[in-house]
Amino acid sequence: MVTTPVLPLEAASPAHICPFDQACSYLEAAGKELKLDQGSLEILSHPRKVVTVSIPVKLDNGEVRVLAGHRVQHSDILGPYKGGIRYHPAVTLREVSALAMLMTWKCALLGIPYGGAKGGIAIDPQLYSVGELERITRRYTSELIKDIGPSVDIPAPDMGTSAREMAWMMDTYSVNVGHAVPGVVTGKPLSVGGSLGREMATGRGVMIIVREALADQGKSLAGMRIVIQGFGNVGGAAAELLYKAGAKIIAVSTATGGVYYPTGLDIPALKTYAAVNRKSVVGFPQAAPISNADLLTLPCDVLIPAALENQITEENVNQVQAQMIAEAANGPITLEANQILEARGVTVLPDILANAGGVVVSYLEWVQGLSYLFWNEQRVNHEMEQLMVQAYHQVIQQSKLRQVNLRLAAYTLGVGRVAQALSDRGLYP
Ligand SMILES: NC(=O)C1=CN([C@@H]2O[C@H](COP(=O)(O)OP(=O)(O)OC[C@H]3O[C@@H](n4cnc5c(N)ncnc54)[C@H](O)[C@@H]3O)[C@@H](O)[C@H]2O)C=CC1
Ligand SMILES: O=C(O)CCC(=O)C(=O)O
Repeated sequence: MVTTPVLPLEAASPAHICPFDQACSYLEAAGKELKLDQGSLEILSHPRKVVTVSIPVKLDNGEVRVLAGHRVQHSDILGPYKGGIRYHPAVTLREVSALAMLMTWKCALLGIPYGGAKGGIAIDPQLYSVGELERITRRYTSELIKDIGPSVDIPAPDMGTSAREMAWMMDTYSVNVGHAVPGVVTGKPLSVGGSLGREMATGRGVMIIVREALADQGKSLAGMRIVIQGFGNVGGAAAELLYKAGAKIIAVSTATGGVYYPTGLDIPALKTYAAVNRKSVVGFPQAAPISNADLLTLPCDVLIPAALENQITEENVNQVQAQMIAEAANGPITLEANQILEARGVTVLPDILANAGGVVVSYLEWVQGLSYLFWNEQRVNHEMEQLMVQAYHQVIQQSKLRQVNLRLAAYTLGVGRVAQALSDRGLYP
């Protein structure tokens, strides 16, 4: 049993499923399976550093607001801290801490030399002007200046942020240190050292993992009925690539609601529609409207939650009809729901595997930048695919070897590698 982390974490409300407690439960289960010693488990259950900064921002109307910005650095046992920056109203320190821990296991599972971190600000970016977002991002970066860096902690996009915010972070960091430092962030625009293939990378990784899992069941993507919650960087790219591979994307949603078309949506047309409708798919011609709740329980072959945590819970899991779920989002299925799905024989492709394509191409971007040598898209995609397919087969093998579900298999691989490094480095006090 790990102790309660010594962190300034807000108390979780009883009605709220705490993502950090869930992350610790998965770690504990992996620790038990690996027979990890108490000391290692204790160290790995605590983030190494938690930073919260005040971000004063003058809004366009003259009002001054002070926002809280977090960066949680869970572990740098395997290398520099790595993980995205989230702008979303539901961001809390507990959530960021959980996501930072997931990054540690994800990087270890994929065999890339990084630790884990995550950052976030509790804002709805849709409610701020571009100028306000730029001021917020620049001040947040300035406040974190001593905590980030190309060999210390390398942020990247997550929900609510994109290449645009990464360019602002890179510029602010560079101005503060007095010279250009492209390697301080990944997911940058190509103009400042970004990598070809990064924008589509997380969605491409999801497509690859679903394709491999279907192939193991003697199926192919062609004709599969797929439902996707979230149509942003990850959900949008996954939809596009799965559509190109011949799958039928029968329903898609964003925060404002979804659309359903049982014979398969025209994804290129839907992307164009969302681009001119404030990123919403609501009102797309011909398709029927559907709520986010109903979308999750549609009959389909593959369900891809690509938005928020805790979407499939004890409340709705028994209505979920998909036989395969690929966690494109981080933590979309609760622990209890996961157990019920496992008992029902549903294939759950866990987040730290299914959505790792993004951080893999972030790593490839960082490597290209550090070596001042840039690759074509084909090479980036090929390198990423190799790492994803290798990790998939390792997880399947581990699952068979230990007779555990795919999540526990992925966790035992990730946690096991970090614990081994911890032991080899001799970090015990
Ligand atoms: N961007 C990346 O490279 C990576 C992202 N992820 C994870 O993927 C998930 C999505 O991230 P992105 O696509 O980058 O974010 P995004 O901000 O580009 O898109 C998020 C999408 O989810 C929708 N959404 C928000 N709240 C919703 C709700 N309550 N119900 C339904 N849809 C809702 C939004 O409308 C939008 O379509 C997150 O869990 C993130 O941590 C994981 C790995 C890498
Ligand atoms: O690309 C990265 O460095 C991190 C992506 C991320 O935040 C994630 O995988 O959840």
